[in-house]
This record gives sequence, structure tokens and C-alpha cells, in this order.
Amino acid sequence: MTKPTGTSLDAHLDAEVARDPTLADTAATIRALAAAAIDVSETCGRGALAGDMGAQGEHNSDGDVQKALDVIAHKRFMQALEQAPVAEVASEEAEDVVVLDPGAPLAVAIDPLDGSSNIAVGMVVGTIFGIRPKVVAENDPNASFKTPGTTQTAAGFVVYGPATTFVLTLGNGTRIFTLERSEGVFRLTHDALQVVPSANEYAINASNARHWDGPIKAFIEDCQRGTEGPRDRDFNMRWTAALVADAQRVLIRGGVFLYPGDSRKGYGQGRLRLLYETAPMAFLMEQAGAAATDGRTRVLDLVAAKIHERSPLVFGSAEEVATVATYYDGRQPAAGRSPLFGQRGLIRS
Ligand SMILES: O=P(O)(O)OC[C@H]1O[C@](O)(COP(=O)(O)O)[C@@H](O)[C@@H]1O
Ligand SMILES: [Mg+2]
Ligand SMILES: [Mg+2]
Repeated sequence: MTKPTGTSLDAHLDAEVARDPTLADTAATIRALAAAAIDVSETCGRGALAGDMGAQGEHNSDGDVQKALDVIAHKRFMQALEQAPVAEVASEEAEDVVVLDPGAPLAVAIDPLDGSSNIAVGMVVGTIFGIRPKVVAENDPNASFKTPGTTQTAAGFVVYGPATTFVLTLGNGTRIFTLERSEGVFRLTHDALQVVPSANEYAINASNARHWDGPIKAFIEDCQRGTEGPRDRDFNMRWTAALVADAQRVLIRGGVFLYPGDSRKGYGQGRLRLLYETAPMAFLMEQAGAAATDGRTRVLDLVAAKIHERSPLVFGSAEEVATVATYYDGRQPAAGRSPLFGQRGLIRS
């Protein structure tokens, strides 16, 4: 781990704007989001004392049942973005794009509360955001969100865990800032992260195995076969049910995260949403020397047709992400795989 330098997030943003003055509005927006994140962290930190944060309400646009904390976080971040140079917001918790200051230069995609299934049981949750230039188009209110992830000027996520961390890129590396609660200041603790290219840890919700396509089944099966299979090394598995927690672990110690599309109804493109989950994560990962695809295609090149569009996601150590792609394009030997491979898990080493 790089030694904590203690630089504050504000000082880092000042330095980034000095490096590239076109980032001034992006930096102002990040400052607003960071202030709101501290408030949400306070609420998360009170756990059940803050009330039943997992209480179920309406369904959001993606069909998920909204939890109380989803709505609280959404409202707090929208308040923050009203005070920032932001024209419009695509939020997981709002059906349509929310217009704030039409003349402002930026658009923000946000997952106000990531890992919602963890709320009621007091496990790690987070927030994810991507910032991009506003695009004006006569007949399309969503035009700003119909550009590839490469147009993002910044991306980040917050982890409300044992510590509250603010993970950020403005296109000049990925860094982790940790909240010094006594000061109410985020301070640099992991500078210019570089994700190890190869690692022995994968993250996937293994309960969905029977729903995966052949390449994912084969990739995971080979990880599970360890030294007795073609990977010739043993793997460990983690699944936190919070994308932000898995992403922070991958940034710090490497590994590969997979949320593939599967055969369940509505999961053909997986569970995660391109604009406010996979594209911000992809920017952060690539800026840390890692990779992010939908299994085959670079996530940052993808363009959303709808603001809540889902996309499969594979990210992490670059060699592992590349290895997954070889299972899709048939470069992996099918040797030893029965024609019924995967239906009944016939391979038993
Ligand atoms: O419950 P599953 O299918 O394992 O999915 C877990 C994934 O769903 C998510 O919770 C989706 O995010 P939201 O909670 O913001 O909807 C991710 O954080 C997490 O990686
Ligand atoms: Mg989420
Ligand atoms: Mg969410």
C-alpha cells in the first residue's frame, strides 16, 4: 500500500484544476458530492439507530424495491448537485433524467446507494457516480447520457464501510481518500493505484451458476479446478453483494469481478447498469492499469440507449479480464469438457 500522504481531497482537486483548468466545474461537482457523502456516511454509521433504513418502499425504474436509505441518499445527493454546475442527473432512483440548471455544463450519472440488499443486515454499502459534459440535442433530453464512457471527465465511488472511502479519478490516475472523521475531511491514503496484472481471486454470485453461459461457466470451473486444472494455480472467491466493496478490494489487491448476463428473466444483460455502475467503474479501473469489459467489449466504448440500461461487467486484473475474453472467442481448449459441460457440472476432478 502506498504510504498515506494525507493530502486532502480539496487540495488534490485544486492541484488537478491547476493541471487542467477545464476540470474546474468537474472539481466543484466532486466537492459537492464529497460533502453529501459525509452526511450519508453519518447516517450509515448509525445503523439501526437511524431507523429502519432497509424499509421497503416503491419500485424504482429498474424494478428494484427502493429501500429507505436508497431514497434518503438520492435526496441528499440531488440537494448537493443542485448547488453544483450540473444541468441534469440520471439517478438509479429516478425514472427519468432530472433537470437541475439547464445552462450548466455537466451531466451526472449516480447510483446513490449501491449494495441495497446489504442495508437491512448492516453490511457495506456505497455510492457510485460518473461526470460527463452535458450534450444539447433538440429532440433528445437524454442526449448527454448517449455518449460513450470515454467522455467522462471524472468517476468515483464511496464505500460506507469500517472506514468511509472516496475513490476517485479525473483521468490522471485512481486514488483512494479516507474520511478523517474528527476533521470531516477526506485524506489521501492510496495514491496512483496500480492493479496487479494477475491475481488469484474472483468475485461472482456463484448461486447463479446454472444460469450462466458456457464461457463464464468454463472460466469459473477452471478457477475452481485450481492446480488440478488448466489455470494451474488455486483461486480464492469473494462476493460482498456491494459492487463498491468488491471494486475497492480489486483496486487494492487485484482479482477479477464478474456480473455476467445470464438466462434469468430480465438478467440477459446482467444486473448492473451501464451509466451509473459499469462505466464509472471502468474509468476508475483503466486509470489504475486494470481493465473492464462486458466479457468481450471495452465498457468505456459502450453507449447506452436508455438511462437504466444494464450491461454485463467483468473488471479487474488486466490478464484475468483478457483471459475471460479468450473463453468467449474460443481460444480456450474445450478439452476435458463433456458436450453436456455445465448443464450438470459433469466435470469432477
Ligand atoms: O444480489 P446480487 O444478484 O448478488 O447482486 C449484487 C449486486 O447488486 C448490486 O447491489 C446492485 O446495486 P444496487 O444495490 O445499487 O441496485 C451491486 O452493488 C452488487 O454487486
Ligand atoms: Mg448499485
Ligand atoms: Mg443503488
